Amino acid sequence: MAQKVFIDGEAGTTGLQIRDRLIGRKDIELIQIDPARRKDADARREAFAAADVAILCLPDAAAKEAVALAEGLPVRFIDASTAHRVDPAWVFGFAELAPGARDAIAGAKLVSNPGCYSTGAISLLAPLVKAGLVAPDEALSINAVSGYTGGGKELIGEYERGEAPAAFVYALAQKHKHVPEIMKYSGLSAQPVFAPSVGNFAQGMAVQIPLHLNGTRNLPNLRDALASHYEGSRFIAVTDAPARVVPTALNDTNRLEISVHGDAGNGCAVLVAVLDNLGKGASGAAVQNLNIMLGADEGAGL
Ligand SMILES: NC(=O)C1=CN([C@@H]2O[C@H](COP(=O)(O)OP(=O)(O)OC[C@H]3O[C@@H](n4cnc5c(N)ncnc54)[C@H](OP(=O)(O)O)[C@@H]3O)[C@@H](O)[C@H]2O)C=CC1
Ligand SMILES: CC(=O)N[C@@H](CCC(=O)OP(=O)(O)O)C(=O)O
Repeated sequence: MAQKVFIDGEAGTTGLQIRDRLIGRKDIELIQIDPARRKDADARREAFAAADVAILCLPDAAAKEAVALAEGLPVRFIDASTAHRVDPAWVFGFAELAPGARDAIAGAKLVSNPGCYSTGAISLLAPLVKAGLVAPDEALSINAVSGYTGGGKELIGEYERGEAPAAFVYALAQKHKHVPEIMKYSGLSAQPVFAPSVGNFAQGMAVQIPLHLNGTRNLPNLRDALASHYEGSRFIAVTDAPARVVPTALNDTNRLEISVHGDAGNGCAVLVAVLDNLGKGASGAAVQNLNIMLGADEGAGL
């Protein structure tokens, strides 16, 4: 029998992309509510009551409200917002993070989808902290460039109307919403300096972490630690270092590619993760988590 899935916030950027990935699947029946009633509490509670899994593609406050509305119902949640990512009652939906992560997602009632920048940063840092090549209290910095769809409907509107600049750097006050989850799931005790930016392209991103080489780490052992962590992974791979890293290279896929750049002679390196902010950074990851929760093929629809 088909599993019933309700996408709350279906008309938004993330919701629409999830819908596109699920539509036509025979093992899934999408529950929809009248668009005019999409913010109506009664209509949403009815949808939660009918669903096996609800995927929340909403602002944080509305995601919290959704969970409260469904209190007492057996529905399982995947939350694409930031609202529950460091909440210990929720399982962090990053199947490739560590052994056991996939099983935890499979058995969870509450799964929180990682943020897009976080997916890139954690994919680089968590294996290296675990391998002892990055110290938890190391002074790190993370730079990133994202397509403008990461900013949701509002930023998309600015770009589509031609009102936004070709590129901008932002969130330099060091309070970006992804920092707590990056620290928690990478295993960092010191806050990394984070400098994200947006360019005039719709989707895709590159997350970069500059590192100095030292007596413990060199280019081969950084690469080996990452390659061995992701060995056999369906969606994450370590590649050769391209001369130009193109943020849009993995658009419309659920893939993430890591490359290790640098020069042993001058002791400087840069780790890079490329992903689609709307793919592995949001909707693709949500569908991957849904597949794991339903016991379906993990790559179905991806
Ligand atoms: N864009 C991205 O790259 C990523 C986004 N996310 C997260 O996913 C969530 C959704 O983001 P995104 O899709 O970009 O946002 P959008 O602004 O594109 O879409 C949000 C949708 O939620 C609807 N909505 C708002 N409040 C309510 C409510 N109370 N009840 C029901 N529906 C409501 C909105 O309706 P209306 O149109 O009427 O406002 C809109 O359709 C956010 O938490 C975001 O942080 C996560 C990863 C990546
Ligand atoms: C370009 C842009 O504005 N990006 C967003 C993050 C997008 C995102 O994916 O954030 P969540 O996963 O937490 O929803 C920002 O910096 O706030």
